Amino acid sequence: MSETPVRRRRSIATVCLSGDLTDKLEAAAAAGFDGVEIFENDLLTFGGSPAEVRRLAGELGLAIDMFQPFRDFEAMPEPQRRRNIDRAERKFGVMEALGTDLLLVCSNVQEESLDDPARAAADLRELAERAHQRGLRIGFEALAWGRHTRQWRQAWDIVSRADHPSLGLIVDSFHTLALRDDPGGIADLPGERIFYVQLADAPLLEMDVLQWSRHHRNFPGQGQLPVRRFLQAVLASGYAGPLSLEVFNDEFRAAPVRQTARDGLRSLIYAEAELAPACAAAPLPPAPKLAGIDFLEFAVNEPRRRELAGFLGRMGFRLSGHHRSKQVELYRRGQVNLVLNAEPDSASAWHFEMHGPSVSAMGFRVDDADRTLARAEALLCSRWEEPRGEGEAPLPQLRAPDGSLVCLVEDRAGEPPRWERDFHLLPSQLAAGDELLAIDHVAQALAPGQMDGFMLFYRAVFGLEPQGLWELPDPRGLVRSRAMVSPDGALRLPLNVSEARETATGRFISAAAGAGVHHIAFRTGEISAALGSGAPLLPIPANYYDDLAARFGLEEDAVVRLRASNLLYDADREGGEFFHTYTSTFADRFFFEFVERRGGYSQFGAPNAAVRLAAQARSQLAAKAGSA
Ligand SMILES: O=C(O)c1ccc(O)c(O)c1
Ligand SMILES: [Mg+2]
Repeated sequence: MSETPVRRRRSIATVCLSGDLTDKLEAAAAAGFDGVEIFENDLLTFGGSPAEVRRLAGELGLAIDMFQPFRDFEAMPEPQRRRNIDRAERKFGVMEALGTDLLLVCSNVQEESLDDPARAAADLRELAERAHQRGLRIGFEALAWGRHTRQWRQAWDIVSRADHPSLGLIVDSFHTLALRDDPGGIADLPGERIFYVQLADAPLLEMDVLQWSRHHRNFPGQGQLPVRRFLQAVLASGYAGPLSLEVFNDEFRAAPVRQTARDGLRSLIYAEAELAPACAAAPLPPAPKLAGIDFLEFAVNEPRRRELAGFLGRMGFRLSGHHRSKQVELYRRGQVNLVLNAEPDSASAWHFEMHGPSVSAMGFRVDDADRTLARAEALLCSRWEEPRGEGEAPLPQLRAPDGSLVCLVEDRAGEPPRWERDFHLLPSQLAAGDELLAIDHVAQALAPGQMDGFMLFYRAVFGLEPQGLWELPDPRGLVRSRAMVSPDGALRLPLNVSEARETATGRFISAAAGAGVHHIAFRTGEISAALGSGAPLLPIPANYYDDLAARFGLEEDAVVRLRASNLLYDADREGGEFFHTYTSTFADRFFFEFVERRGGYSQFGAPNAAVRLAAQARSQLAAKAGSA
C-alpha cells in the first residue's frame, strides 16, 4: 500500500491519573493526548455536571472517547434484567451530556448471572438497539475475572451472535495477556467490529488476577507482558480507532499527574514506533548505539569544589584541564573523565542550588548525537542548550526525568571527543599500568513511585534493557534495584528505590532533595594495584570473609588477600568473577566503587549489597555520634 499512514489517535483512561477530574484532563491535554476515557468514579466524585466536563474537555482539545465501565449487565435473571436496562438508559443520558457515543460494558462478575451466551447476546442486542436509537454505541469487554466471559474470544462470540451494528468488541491487553491467552486470533477479526482498544502492561506476578489488575498494571514497556504481540494482532485486524491506556496502579494514583501523563504518552509513542510503519505516521529515529559513559559532571560551589577535588585526588585522579571560558575543571584517571562545574548561572549551578554537590550531567557516548536528540524529542524529552563561548563546540543535551542532563557525546573512533577542545588540557601525569578502564556503572537513587518512569525513559530513548529486580536488605529497610543495561553491556545504570526513609536510598532522597546519582563505579584492571593506598574505603567486617570462604570454597590465602585489600567478591555460574570495594561517602551524598570483572561477569555483586548497606549505616551512625 502506498498511502501515507495517518497518525493514530491516542487516549488515556482517567483512572490512570491522580487528582480530581480537572487535574486529570489538564494533564492529559498538556501531555498531548487526543482523547480520554471517562472512568465513572471520576465523574461521580467530580463537583461539576457532565456538561461542564464536556466543556472543559472541549476547551482543552480533548475528545471524550468513551464512558466506562457499565458493570454486571448481561445474562441476569429477571427482575435484575429489566432493572439493568433502566440503569443503562440513565447512563445514556449522562453520555449525551458528556458528548460521548461509546459505553464500555465489562463482562458480568455476579454469581447469579447465567452461563448462557445466547442470553448474553440477546441482552446486549437489546442494549445496542436502545443505544442506536439515541445515536450511541456499546462495546463489550471480557474481564479476566468475569463470571462466565473471561476471554476476548468468548466476548467476540457473544458480540457476533448479537449481530447489531451498534455493538462491538473492546479488547484490553491486560485481560488477554494476564490469562496467558493468545492474542494472535484478534488479527482475524474484522477491524471495524473492534470498537476500542485498551493497552496496559504489568510486571509478572504470581497473584490473583483481579488484584494484579487493580493495583499493578503499568504502561506498555514498563512491565513484562507481550503487549507488542497484542498490539500487532490488533493492528493486523485493520482496527483504525484510538489506542488508549488503561492502568490501575497504586503508585500512579499517588504520583505527580503531569509526569504520569507524559510517561503514558511516551509509552504509546514508543509502543507504536516498535511496530512502525504499521502504526506510527512518522517512525522514530533509531535508538543510539551506546559506547559507555564519556564523563560525569558534578555540580559544586567553591568550597565543595576544593573538597571534591581532594577526594578525587585520593582516588588517583589528577587535574587535567581548565575550561576555556567557564569555571569548570576536568579531572582524569585513565579513561575516566570527571568534570567539576562551578560556573555561576549555569544548569549545573541551578542543580547545585536544588541538590547540593551532586552529579548534574552524564555524558553518554553515542554513534549519532543529532539523531539521538531527535528521537528523544519525539519521545517528549526536552533538549537543553547551555550558553557557549566563542568557537566552543555545541554539546547536544537532553533532560532526564529528574531534571539532570544527559549529554550526547559523539563517539568518533580514535579521536578525542569534541568537548575536549573547549579545555586547556594540562600535560598528562600518567601513573603507569594501573589506570581506570571505564566508568563501569552509575547507580541512581529514586523516590518511591519513580522506577517505572525512569525505566521507560532509558528503555525508550536509549534502548537500554531492564534486568531482573533485586531486593537488597538495608538494616533500615528494603532497597529494590533494577539495572538498565545497553544490549552489549557498554552502559549500565542500576536504579534503586526504597519506601523506607532511613535506608541508604531513602536518606539520599531526603538529603539530596530527590532522585540522583548515588554511586559511581570505576572499572579497573588488577583491582589491588588500581586501588593503591589513598582511597578512603568503606571498612568490611571480618564475618563477611569467613562466610565468603564457605560460600565459594575459596582458598585460605585468596580470602586473606581479599580481606587485606578490603575487597568484596562474587562469582557467577559460568565462572565469571567480580572483585569490588566502595569508598566512604562524599558529603553524605554519593560514593564511588572500584570493580574488576573477570571472565565475563556481568552483574553488580548484589549478594554483597547488604554488607555495603550495613557498613554505610554504621558509618552514618558513627558520623552522627561524632558530630553530636
Ligand atoms: O477492574 C475493573 O473493574 C475494570 C473496569 C473496566 C475495565 O476496562 C477494566 O479493564 C477493568
Ligand atoms: Mg479495560
